[in-house]
Amino acid sequence: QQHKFWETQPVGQFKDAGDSSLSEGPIEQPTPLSEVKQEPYNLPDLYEWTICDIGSDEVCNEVYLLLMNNYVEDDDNLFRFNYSKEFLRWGLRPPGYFQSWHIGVRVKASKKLVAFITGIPVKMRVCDEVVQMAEVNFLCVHKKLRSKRLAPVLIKEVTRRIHLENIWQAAYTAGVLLPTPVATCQYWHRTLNPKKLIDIGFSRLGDRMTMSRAIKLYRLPASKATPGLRKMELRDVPSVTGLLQNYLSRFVVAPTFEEAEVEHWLLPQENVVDSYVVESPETHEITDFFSFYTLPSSILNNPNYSNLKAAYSFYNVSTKTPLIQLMQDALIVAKQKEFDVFNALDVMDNDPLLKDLKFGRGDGQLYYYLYNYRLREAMKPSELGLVLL
Ligand SMILES: COc1cccc(CC(=N)NC(=O)c2cccnc2OC2CCNCC2)c1
Repeated sequence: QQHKFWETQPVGQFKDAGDSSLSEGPIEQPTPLSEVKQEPYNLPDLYEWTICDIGSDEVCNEVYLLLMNNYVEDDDNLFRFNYSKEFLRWGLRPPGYFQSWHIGVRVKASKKLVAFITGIPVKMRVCDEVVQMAEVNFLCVHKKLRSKRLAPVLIKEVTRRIHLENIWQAAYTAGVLLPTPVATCQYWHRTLNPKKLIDIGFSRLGDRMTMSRAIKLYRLPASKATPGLRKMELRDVPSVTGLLQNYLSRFVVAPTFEEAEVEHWLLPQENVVDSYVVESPETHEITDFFSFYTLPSSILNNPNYSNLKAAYSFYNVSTKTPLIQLMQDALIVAKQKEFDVFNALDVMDNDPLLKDLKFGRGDGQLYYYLYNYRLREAMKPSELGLVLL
């Protein structure tokens, strides 16, 4: 009963674990577009499908409020992701996006938005082949409609609309174990504002740690260490694209970024994404960059604070500056911008840095999944070159 739905889907099944006779690659072959179900899946009577135009301030606000009140919480239900409207417009409208993949469910009578799921297109390299995929995200059902089995219908409907665009694979993440992870990643947090994190219960003071000791422990230099470090600009897109393509080619699974995607995903946008490049003072070439996105969380039931300002490590490439120095500068920038915490997954080359930069292990895992694509064995996080929003 536990994975009733996922046992019906073309994903690695737990019962297949270790069966090396199964080939790597697509699990099901594409079906002719004429055979893809042409009409939407049935919803329970009171509800109707809607396409969410994230470009409309009114609709974007409805999506914002649905997620703010009903999206993912941490395991202790202390925090809930609070994606901003400008973040949603950024995250859901990359080059080549399909508005029909921004799917909502409304109550027919009241038109209230009560569920949501999205897809965006991505060219993913898996092993040595580039596969056109979708990244599925923001699956959200209103708290009052849980256990009505709406999530499987939302997943089938976004899958159907992705199939209609002749795309047969997808990538997604979850904090819960489903059949079957292609990577199991650990998340880590670097305290920037110890007093607030302790007050809100995000962090705990260690046994022999006083508040003043904690403040001292997490203190960062006032200024950045790397000469030539500056905000990324449009003129840097070609160099950053070259650095990123080279770097990501090292991983088993990673997105391919053309210049148009680098421009969309990495050009700084206030309160959405920050990117810094290192321009060599001598040669003026771009040798390194780091980036992080802004994803606040609502603090549930705290008398003094309502919002946790969190930065999430995105893509970082170092070719001249030591990665640890580059990431320390990222922490300094985040602190200067008054972030409370800097989060990172142990993907790519992050793991060796985390302890030295005083990250603490988070209390959960983030599982990565592929839809309709089997990997013979799961990746180590260090083999994964993909960060989802
Ligand atoms: C601090 O506020 C939270 C509010 C809701 C959930 C969590 C715990 C959690 N589930 N964290 C992550 O999934 C996470 C931790 C580190 C880096 N990226 C992450 O998730 C990203 C990527 C997947 N989609 C959500 C954002 C924390």
